[in-house]
Amino acid sequence: MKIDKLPSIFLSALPVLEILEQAGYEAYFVGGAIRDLLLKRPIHDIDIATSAYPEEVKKLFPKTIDTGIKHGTVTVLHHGESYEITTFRTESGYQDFRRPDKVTFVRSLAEDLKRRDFTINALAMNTSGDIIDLFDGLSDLHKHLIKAVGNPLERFHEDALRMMRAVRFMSQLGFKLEKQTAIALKELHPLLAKISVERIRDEFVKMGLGNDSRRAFAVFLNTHLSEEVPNFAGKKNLLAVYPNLKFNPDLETSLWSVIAILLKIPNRQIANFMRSWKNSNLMTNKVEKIITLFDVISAHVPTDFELFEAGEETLMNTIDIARILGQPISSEILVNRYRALPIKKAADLAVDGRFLINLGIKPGPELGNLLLTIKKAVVAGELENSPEAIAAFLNVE
Ligand SMILES: Nc1ccn([C@@H]2O[C@H](COP(=O)(O)OP(=O)(O)OP(=O)(O)O)[C@@H](O)[C@H]2O)c(=O)n1
Ligand SMILES: [Mg+2]
Repeated sequence: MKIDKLPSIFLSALPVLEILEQAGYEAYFVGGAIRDLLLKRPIHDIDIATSAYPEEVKKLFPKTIDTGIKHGTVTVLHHGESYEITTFRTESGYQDFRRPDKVTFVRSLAEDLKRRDFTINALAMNTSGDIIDLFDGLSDLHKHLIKAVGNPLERFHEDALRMMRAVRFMSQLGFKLEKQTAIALKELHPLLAKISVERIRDEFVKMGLGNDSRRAFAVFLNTHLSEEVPNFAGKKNLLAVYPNLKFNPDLETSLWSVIAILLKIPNRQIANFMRSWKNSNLMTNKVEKIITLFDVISAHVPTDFELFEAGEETLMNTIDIARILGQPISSEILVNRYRALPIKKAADLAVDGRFLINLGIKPGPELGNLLLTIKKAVVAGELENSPEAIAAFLNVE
């Protein structure tokens, strides 16, 4: 198979491959970029594989960065773009199921491709646009199959994260899992426990935000991969709701909020849960606020002040998770009520602590209480949001 019209992202990288070829080496586009090109999906980065050793690559290009030199990866800067160039390699001895103990550079593309994870990721393309397909990746692309290259047990032993990648690609691409690959996942799921939480989380989020995440999640559960990730062990019955959600989440905040709700994590435990997945403080705070508002909305009609305290982003996110969970809420009414509030966030208040101090009020808890009273009165529309009106209000108090 030959690609006649290469997209511009490949055309700008062509000179890099040509420089390698002119020096007598082989060079190919490899990995996800070829898969996404053939699937007509957006291409985000281009990986190049070459027979040249890292030191040889560095001699050919004036500007390079040693990104992963031990593993054979050099980043080349060319005409303002950067490209990762990796020497053909095989990896032997994966004692810890994560990173190879030893990378052996090889001079043959075939040796390199046969240690890649899935057939659809083991395609290469040369400078003429010819697709090199040594493992029937093209046929699996047509059949919508995620199938390990060669023996799936070996591929997953080499890098257990590949098991998460399998369900992640199912979700992103809407593909099915090939039978032997699925059997290997079921058998080797305990190996996932060896992988760092950060790497698992990144794949989990990609799975959760993929177009087909509910179907991929069902496979994540029934292959028992879910037993190996933070706080999911023994919770299959709760998580089994996920495949039946009304919609797939498309915001990361919604994904985590929905998961925390399905797991029935008490509010005060949300931060621990989020930290166990090594989520950022920002993400943790957002999810805590969403779940707080969700609980409020599920219990009663929120007051204006509760809407004000939640803020616009939290309100929109909460409406989003109610939609995903299929929980009927009067979102339009809530949004209209929020939009009608005299002030939308604390920073909109016309006065601050300093203003009160200047009026002779002593710093301390009293001052905090007074500010809260002012805020409540302004949000309720009982007090105009201006320094003059607030000063007058304080004199009356
Ligand atoms: N655990 C892994 C990770 C990557 N690869 C190989 O390295 C390529 C590039 O890896 P990466 O960029 O992580 O994944 P992509 O397949 O490119 O997917 P994405 O679109 O997420 O970048 C993959 O296509 C695959 O050939 C692999 O064999 N095993
Ligand atoms: Mg990639």
